Amino acid sequence: MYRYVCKTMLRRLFLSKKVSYQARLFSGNFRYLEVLNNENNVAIVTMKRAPVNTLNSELLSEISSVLTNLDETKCSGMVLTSFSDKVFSSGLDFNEMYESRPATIRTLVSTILEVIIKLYGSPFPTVAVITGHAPSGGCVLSLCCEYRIMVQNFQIGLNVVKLGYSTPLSIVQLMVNTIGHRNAELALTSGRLFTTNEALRVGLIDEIAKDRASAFDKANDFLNQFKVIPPIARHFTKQSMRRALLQDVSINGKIYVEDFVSLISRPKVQELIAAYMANMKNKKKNSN
Ligand SMILES: CC/C=C\CC/C=C/CC(=O)SCCNC(=O)CCNC(=O)[C@H](O)C(C)(C)COP(=O)(O)OP(=O)(O)OC[C@H]1O[C@@H](n2cnc3c(N)ncnc32)[C@H](O)[C@@H]1OP(=O)(O)O
Repeated sequence: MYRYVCKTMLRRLFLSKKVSYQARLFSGNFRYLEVLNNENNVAIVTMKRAPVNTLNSELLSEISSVLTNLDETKCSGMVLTSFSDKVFSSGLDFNEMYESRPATIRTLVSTILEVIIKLYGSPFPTVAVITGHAPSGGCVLSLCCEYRIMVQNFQIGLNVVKLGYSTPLSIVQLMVNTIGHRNAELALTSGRLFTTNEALRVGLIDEIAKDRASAFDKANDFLNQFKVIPPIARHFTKQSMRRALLQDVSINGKIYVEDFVSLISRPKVQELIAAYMANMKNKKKNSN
């Protein structure tokens, strides 16, 4: 029954006339992810950690496993998206950063770094279909993809500075590679969240879609262009473009993780995280 509902929903939601569709459930069993392949061997990876796809270690390690599997099975493309029509991902889970043991924070941060390396360096083409807000870690996931399509009227960006910690170097570099040095500096030092329109203007996203279905049409168009490109040539070109960041993270990753763990553990940062979480709860209470 569950399979049937998934297939039917996907057929309705994702598929346009341009892609004939034959869903098959991915071999892995995941708690927070749904992975479906279409007949073009494109994997549609949907994050489904309700309510807002907060990135905890478990969701991140599921994404990491899927990426390994897609690499091994030579998929021809991947679309990363959210089950929600309001939030793509709300970023790293505060519950694993607030009053947590260093080991817990370390696991969280090293798992996101592992995902960054695999997603940013993946041999297959990747698209983020951003169906809602994408702050912080949510923005990072989309930045690791090659192409970003975002639905109207949401916000995206890296607001970590507002939480009292600096943006890790590898993440700064991701942003610089996408929107250029000047725009990245302005955005990161102010923790700016961009509306969908602003994000397009600055180059943080590549296209705007009016809804999920049209975002998927655009994703298919992006992926289809690679049908005539030899995959190996495409892969090596992508690697050349991305080598510097990937090398940096594989050499200095452990240092970045430890720096981030010690930043997060600072009493001042812990206070700010507590205040931020309380503020989210208050906003919710006042809006009800
Ligand atoms: C070396 C490399 C390392 C790291 C690189 C990347 C670093 C990333 C740092 C981060 O990602 S820190 C997380 C930053 N995230 C945010 O600032 C976003 C916070 N959330 C929001 O602004 C909103 O939730 C939203 C705009 C995404 C969605 O708003 P709305 O639809 O109104 O939902 P609620 O705010 O009511 O949230 C529902 C529920 O979820 C809880 N929640 C939301 N975000 C988080 C989170 N990041 N961690 C834990 N919990 C979160 C929120 O408190 C609500 O909980 P209830 O119990 O009240 O239902």
